[in-house]
Amino acid sequence: MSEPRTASLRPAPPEVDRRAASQAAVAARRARAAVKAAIAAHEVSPLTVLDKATAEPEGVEGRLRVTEFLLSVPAIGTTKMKDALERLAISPAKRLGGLGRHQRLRLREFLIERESRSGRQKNQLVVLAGPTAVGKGTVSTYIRENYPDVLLSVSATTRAPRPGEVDGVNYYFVDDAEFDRMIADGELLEWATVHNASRYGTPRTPIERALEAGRSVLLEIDLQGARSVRAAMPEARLIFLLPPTWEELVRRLIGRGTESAAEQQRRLETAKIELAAQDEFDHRVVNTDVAEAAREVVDLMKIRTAPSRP
Ligand SMILES: Nc1ncnc2c1ncn2[C@@H]1O[C@H](COP(=O)(O)OP(=O)(O)OP(=O)(O)O)[C@@H](O)[C@H]1O
Ligand SMILES: Nc1nc2c(ncn2[C@@H]2O[C@H](COP(=O)(O)O)[C@@H](O)[C@H]2O)c(=O)[nH]1
Repeated sequence: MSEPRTASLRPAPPEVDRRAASQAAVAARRARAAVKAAIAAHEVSPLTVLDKATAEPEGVEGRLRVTEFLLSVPAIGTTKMKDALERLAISPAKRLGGLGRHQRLRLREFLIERESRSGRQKNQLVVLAGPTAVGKGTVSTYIRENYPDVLLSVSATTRAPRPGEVDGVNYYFVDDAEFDRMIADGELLEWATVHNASRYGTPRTPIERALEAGRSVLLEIDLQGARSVRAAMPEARLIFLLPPTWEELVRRLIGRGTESAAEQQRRLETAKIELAAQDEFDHRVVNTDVAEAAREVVDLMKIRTAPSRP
């Protein structure tokens, strides 16, 4: 008599488990080798890899040993790698995903310093996006006040000013007719209706002038705007600002107290969509501390290597 067909309910025999585990190990090794080859070929910035490792410690990038990671960076050989790890106080046994916060920041600084030393710095157009209330405005204001070399673009918007906001500093507050005119006259590099409410747009001329004059420019805009800038200027660098946790994001939005409960709800719905799109960005920065996040953003503006495109 034949066996009843319940084989799939039984535990797999050990040799099947072993085979599956060995196939998974081979696939993981190949994926890590591909990442290292991409770094070595300048196809991906080591910083992008470090960012991904931070976001997903158990992902391909997170599983890279810090030694193999550094050795894949062009012009770093065994001696430089060992010196660097000693200077950064990082054990060679560590994987990228297992670095402590301070170790990660030291490694980041090290990579940025190398990149900015490695050649001519290019004027950068950098987009800072992220969910509502993550602190984009706060971090951008900190950059404007502490890094005068960076031009912070001032957007036009049809929304009403909040208490304390100044026309021409925080936004150009315009009515619908004026916004329509700006679109019609091609004055905006990009524009979007945000949170299904008001329209926001980036004036084109100040950006073009600043880039021509050798300054870096920072745009603090929403996800739709970031996508439009990427389509119009593929060389732009896209940074996604993340909250330490979802709960903290909600706390910041409610704590800011500038929106009604209905508007807060609407913004949180958009925030979920925006968070799901973070992989489209070249870099991710977590805004735990404003000064630290601002420094990370400004540091990223100095990097020359073309970011990898997902
Ligand atoms: N690192 C931080 N720690 C604690 N609070 C912060 C931090 N960064 C920003 N905040 C606070 O979070 C609130 C939201 O910040 P902000 O208005 O800058 O966010 P935003 O991303 O520009 O929001 P939106 O997209 O809705 O305009 C503010 O009250 C701000 O003071
Ligand atoms: N696409 C664009 N989005 C912009 C621009 N300026 C700001 N923004 C984004 O709008 C929301 C809401 O801002 P708030 O000041 O009303 O809270 C936020 O995500 C901004 O980043 C722009 O020029 N283009």
